Amino acid sequence: MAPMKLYGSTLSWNVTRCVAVLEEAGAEYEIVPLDFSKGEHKAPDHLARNPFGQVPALQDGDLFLWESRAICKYVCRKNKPELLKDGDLKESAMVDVWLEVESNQYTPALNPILFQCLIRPMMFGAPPDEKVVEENLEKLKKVLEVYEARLTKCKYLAGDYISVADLSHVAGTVCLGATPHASVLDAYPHVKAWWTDLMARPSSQKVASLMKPPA
Ligand SMILES: N[C@@H](CCC(=O)N[C@@H](CSO)C(=O)NCC(=O)O)C(=O)O
Repeated sequence: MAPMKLYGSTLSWNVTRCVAVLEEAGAEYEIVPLDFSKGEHKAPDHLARNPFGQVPALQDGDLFLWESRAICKYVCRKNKPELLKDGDLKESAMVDVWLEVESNQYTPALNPILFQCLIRPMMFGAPPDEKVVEENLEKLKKVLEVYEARLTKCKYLAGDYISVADLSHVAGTVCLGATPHASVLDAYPHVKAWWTDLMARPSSQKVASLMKPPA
């Protein structure tokens, strides 16, 4: 079977969210970059992969998927189902809860910080809007308080086992580390320990190596 193709730039943490899982699952894949400046993500051939004209998209044979978390779950089901805990009703439900928490609580607070601190300076040569950064740091801290309470009870978010829910945090949190606000985690010791554990994994190291801004 030909390797899966992940379409998108590794500067995108939605794309590298999938890389963390592809690597952890030991999947055969290749990354196919798209040039946004040429509008390749809006070209007909990419719209056929992702009708919203966004990245990532994944091609596996004649199957085309989009939405990073759906891609992550597909890769887990295909290559490493234990990352979903589908065999256990309660455990798989907790994996689903914390994947949704990442998507609907953690990342919505983190994204504006990353946009202001990384994208605006790099893509637009503009300084961060510190008001937006501060507002979202406060939102992120509220989310991290819940994470700290959870990770005081168990080693990983869904339980005492790593899952796609943990891995879905890697790309964005790697990017947080590249902003002046990486220390926000320091006030949450169990979150910090969880993140240190995640970052020690070869899959996370691969994400970090791919996301290093061009010298
Ligand atoms: N919910 C989706 C978000 C994809 C997305 O916003 N992709 C961005 C690049 S990454 O920030 C994108 O493709 N932007 C171009 C556009 O929206 O036109 C997912 O998780 O895959």
